Amino acid sequence: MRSKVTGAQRWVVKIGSALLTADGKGLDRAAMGVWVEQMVALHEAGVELVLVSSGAVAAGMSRLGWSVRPSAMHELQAAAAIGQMGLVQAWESSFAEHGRHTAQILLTHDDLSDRKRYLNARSTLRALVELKVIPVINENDTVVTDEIRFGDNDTLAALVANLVEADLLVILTDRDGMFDADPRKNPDANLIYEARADDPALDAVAGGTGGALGRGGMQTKLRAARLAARSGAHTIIVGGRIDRVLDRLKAGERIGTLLSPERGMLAARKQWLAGHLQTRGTLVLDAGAVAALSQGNKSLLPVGVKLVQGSFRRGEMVVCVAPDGREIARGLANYSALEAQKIIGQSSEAIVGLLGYMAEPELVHRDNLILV
Ligand SMILES: Nc1ncnc2c1ncn2[C@@H]1O[C@H](COP(=O)(O)OP(=O)(O)O)[C@@H](O)[C@H]1O
Ligand SMILES: N[C@@H](CCC(=O)OP(=O)(O)O)C(=O)O
Repeated sequence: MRSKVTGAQRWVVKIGSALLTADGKGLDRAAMGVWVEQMVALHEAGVELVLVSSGAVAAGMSRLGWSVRPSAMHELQAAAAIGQMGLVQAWESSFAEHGRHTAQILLTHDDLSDRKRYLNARSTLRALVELKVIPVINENDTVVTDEIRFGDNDTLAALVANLVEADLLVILTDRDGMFDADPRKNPDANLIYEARADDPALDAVAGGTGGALGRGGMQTKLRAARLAARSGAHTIIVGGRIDRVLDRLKAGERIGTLLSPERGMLAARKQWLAGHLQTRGTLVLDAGAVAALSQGNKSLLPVGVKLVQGSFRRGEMVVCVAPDGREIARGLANYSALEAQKIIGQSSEAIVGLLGYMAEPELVHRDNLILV
């Protein structure tokens, strides 16, 4: 019996391209109908639901008669725009058969890394959930560029789980769960039933990338579980084709891989910071600064920084590394890279003399810093 699953009140369910599109032959409406029936049953049992649905590119490819995923960005974006129509139509009509409405939400990484937009997205999602509508979320593929993309919907789903403070993230995929080796290459691989999301041994088993249609593979699912764990959510990676999969999870059956959060929950602001996946530069710290940051709850002062790499503006995310290159923390810089170069190694009192003004005495304030 998995009490953390049976007792979960708010679920984010993520369904990958590989599952939704019946191996490239268009949307698998029958399978979608079966998941919808189960999601409606969960809803009736009082579970709050948010759906993250991939499949726009794959559905668009099938509408266009393309059998090979294009590599050109504009073709992918065109396919996504075409496919997203079919995708939301299919979800809406399927939920409507049970008297439920859906709402489309398309997000980019930028939407969640900007604090204001993040808070807006959060209140809209909360309102939808309260209205008993099922939000159907996908990446806004038409407008994304490499810099502002999540890249895969596993990550998007995890950030949504943080956003709505879900108890459970269910990642439905084309395998029965996470195996101790890639089952495509190792037919004898065994399913991992339970693990801690932060277990470093999992990195080795989740090595491979996605299938022909999906993007992420197990690696992004593992990363998603770790991100979701930051807001205290459990993650289940499970086969979407398993008979009555969601009903059986709700009933506490031991199917799929359950990845549990281990550390305490991060405060909401720190979760938001942790969701910034794109960093713009690196600060190489001296040993004293490494020791200070590692104690926790300390700001990074310019005096403890030896080197500035990359080009970032004030307010952008930078990585803080030890002299040996080990990542210690990441946080939002109070100064641009050019300014930082002028003030590193100096005491904070010297900042006004060096720059002609002082924004903040810290290079990265502790409220904007998360330890890695
Ligand atoms: N350790 C592992 N356990 C299970 N699947 C794995 C593992 N390593 C790699 N994979 C591959 O990840 C694939 C699922 O990821 P992906 O194709 O991105 O699907 P989705 O569209 O559901 O996100 C599986 O088909 C599998 O071949
Ligand atoms: N936004 C893309 C999905 C990205 C992707 O491939 O995700 P996934 O299949 O979940 O690994 C789409 O709708 O096609």
